[in-house]
Amino acid sequence: MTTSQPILTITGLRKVFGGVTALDGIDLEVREGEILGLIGPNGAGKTALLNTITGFYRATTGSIRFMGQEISNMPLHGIGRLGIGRTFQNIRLFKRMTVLENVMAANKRYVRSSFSAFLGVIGGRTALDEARHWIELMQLGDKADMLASALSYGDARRLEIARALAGNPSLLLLDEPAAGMNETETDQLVADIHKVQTSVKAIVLIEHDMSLIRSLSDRIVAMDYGKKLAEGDPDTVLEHPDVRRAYLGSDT
Ligand SMILES: Nc1ncnc2c1ncn2[C@@H]1O[C@H](COP(=O)(O)OP(=O)(O)OP(=O)(O)O)[C@@H](O)[C@H]1O
Repeated sequence: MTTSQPILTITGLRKVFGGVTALDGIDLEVREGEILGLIGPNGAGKTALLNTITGFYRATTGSIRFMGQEISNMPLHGIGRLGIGRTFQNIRLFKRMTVLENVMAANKRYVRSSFSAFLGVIGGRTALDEARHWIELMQLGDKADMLASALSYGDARRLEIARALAGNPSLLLLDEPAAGMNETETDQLVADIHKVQTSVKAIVLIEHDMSLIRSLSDRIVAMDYGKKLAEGDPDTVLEHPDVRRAYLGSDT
C-alpha cells in the first residue's frame, strides 16, 4: 500500500469560519487502493475536511490536488464530475422517489445532458443499467421499485452509498456510514464497503465506530482541533497515547 500513488494530496489546508479554525494546516495523502479511516472527537474537523475537499466549503488557504489537478478553487459540481463521490452524515434521499429513481437522479452525467437523458445511454451502457448495477452491488436489487421512505435504516444508508457511486467516482468519501446502525447492519456494511472498494480507486471513511474503522482501514488519520494528531496503521494510531487521550478519553 505504501508504494501506491496518491490520488488526493492535501497540503497546508486551513479553513476558518469567523473565529473558528476548523482545519488548521492539514497535510494528507489518499493513496490508490486504500481505505483511509478518518477519526477524531466531535468537532475535530473531519466533516469540514470532507466539505472542503468536495467544494461545499472553500479552503481559506492550502492546496488540494486530485489526480494531479488542483481542485481547491473549483466549484462543487466540477469536483463531483472529476470523480469524487460522497455520502452525508444525515441521510439525504428523495423520500418520494423509488430506490432506482434515487440512484438515477444522482447520476450527474445522465441528468445534465438532455440528449443522454433522451437516449438514456452513457458510454454504451444505459443509465438504467448503471443504476441497477449500483443498486445490486449494495444489495438493494429486490427493492429497486420501493419508495425510499419505506426502506429500513440500514437500507437507506446503503442507498446513500449507491447514490454516491452513481457518478462512477474514483474517490468515495463516506461520512459516518454506520451511524445509527445496529450490529447486524454494521457487519453487513463492512462487507458492502469491501465490495465497493473494487469499483473505486480509494475510500475515505469517517467513523466513530472503532471496530468498523479497525476492520476496514488500511491506514488511519486521527484529527483533533483541526490538526492531524496521528497517522499510520490502525494499531499504531488507535493505541497512540494522544489519540487515546483525545478521542477515547483514556490514557490506558
Ligand atoms: N459551516 C460552519 N460554520 C461555522 N463553523 C463550522 C462550520 N462547519 C464546521 N464548523 C466548525 O468547525 C469545527 C469542526 O467541525 P466538524 O463538523 O468538521 O467536526 P467533526 O470532526 O466532523 O465532528 P463530528 O464527529 O461531531 O461530526 C467545529 O468547531 C464546528 O463548529
